[in-house]
Amino acid sequence: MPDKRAFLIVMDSVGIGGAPDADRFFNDGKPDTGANTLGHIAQAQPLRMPNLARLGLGAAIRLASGLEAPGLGAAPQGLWGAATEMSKGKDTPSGHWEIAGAPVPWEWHYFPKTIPAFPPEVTARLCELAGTEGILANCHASGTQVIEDFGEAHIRTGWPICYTSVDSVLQIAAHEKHFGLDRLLALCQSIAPMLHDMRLGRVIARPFIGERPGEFKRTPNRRDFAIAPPSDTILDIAEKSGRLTHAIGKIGDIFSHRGITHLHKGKSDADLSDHLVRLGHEAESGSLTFANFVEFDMNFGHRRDIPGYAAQLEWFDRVAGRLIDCLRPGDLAIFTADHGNDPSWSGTDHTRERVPVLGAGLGQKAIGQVGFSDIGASVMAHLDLPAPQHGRSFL
Ligand SMILES: O=P(O)(O)O[C@H]1O[C@H](CO)[C@@H](O)[C@H]1O
Ligand SMILES: [Mn+2]
Ligand SMILES: [Mn+2]
Repeated sequence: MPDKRAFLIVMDSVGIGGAPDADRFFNDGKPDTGANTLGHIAQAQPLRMPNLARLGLGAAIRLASGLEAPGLGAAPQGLWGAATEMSKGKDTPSGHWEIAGAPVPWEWHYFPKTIPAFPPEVTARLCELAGTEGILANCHASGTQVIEDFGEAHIRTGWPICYTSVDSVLQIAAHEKHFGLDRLLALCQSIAPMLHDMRLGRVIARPFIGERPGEFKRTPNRRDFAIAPPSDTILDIAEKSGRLTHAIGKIGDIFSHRGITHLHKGKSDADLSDHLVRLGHEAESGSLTFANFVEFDMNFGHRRDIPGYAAQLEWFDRVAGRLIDCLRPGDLAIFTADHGNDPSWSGTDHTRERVPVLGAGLGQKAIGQVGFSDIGASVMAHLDLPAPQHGRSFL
């Protein structure tokens, strides 16, 4: 068993612009050409991110998109580059799977931006499983707005609030007490196979609390029921080779709980950061730790909140510093992202972007432009494990 360990950390939605196919992805009918999550936040307010800047964050942004990011321009001392996605989707599963060596070979199913958004057979099955006469919303919506608009009707009728977005998702919002959390999770789990058969990426449970508009609030008990990855990922390969794998946060849900020895969950990214730093101290030789930090995306990107996103980035940079401090000789930590979610952009959806690839532990190295799958291939090479079907190591 090699001594070295690997940590792969996905900063959900922290894109750096420059995707060559951004013109084929849209927000509110406008192409994503020019979207740049980190670049535009840094231009709105200079960011203090000394740890990731030292690895090469500013240089990675410049490489990906040509944009100068105030405050992030330190001379790179780590491994640095930018990665481009090939999967035809700008959502979480596509991004994570491709990073893990399994790009998406199929076209995702999307629901149209019509009312109703869902076909009658899906609505009928939802009603049958929920035991209700109907569903609420049945449209494209932002999750915080949809509970404001339909929360009262939901409490009155007991009908689940069902909505979608430009992503391949069906989301169900329901009240934790009036509808019941377990009942919501069971509903999502039961409807998921029908939707996965249609190549829909995820069914997402969105529990909330509160008694009236202005008070409704989503809780941390969100659960994603995702379609299984199309081929073996780095988690599958590591586990089949007898290695221990640690999944932090949403990684379990995203990979359909495949290839995961230990799952570490929390109510917030602050909880997840404690898991990450603890594993920095404790993770076993030869193990793989794979983490997702979702709050950038969920709380600030979709909400188009630039100051909130900036504060989250600065907080996360301190977490990165704490992890880097506990790396042992030979360890590798890679910080990357799964897609963009530019808070300065139109709409409320993800943006098609390149992502940063920043590595700590192996000294200074410019890797240039790589593919998402090259990240997984490199992690496997570092751990002396077989390469996934896709990707080439940049180590
Ligand atoms: O507006 P909320 O409910 O946060 O939804 C967002 O969350 C989904 C999953 O990331 C995306 O598809 C987007 O629609
Ligand atoms: Mn994501
Ligand atoms: Mn999202």
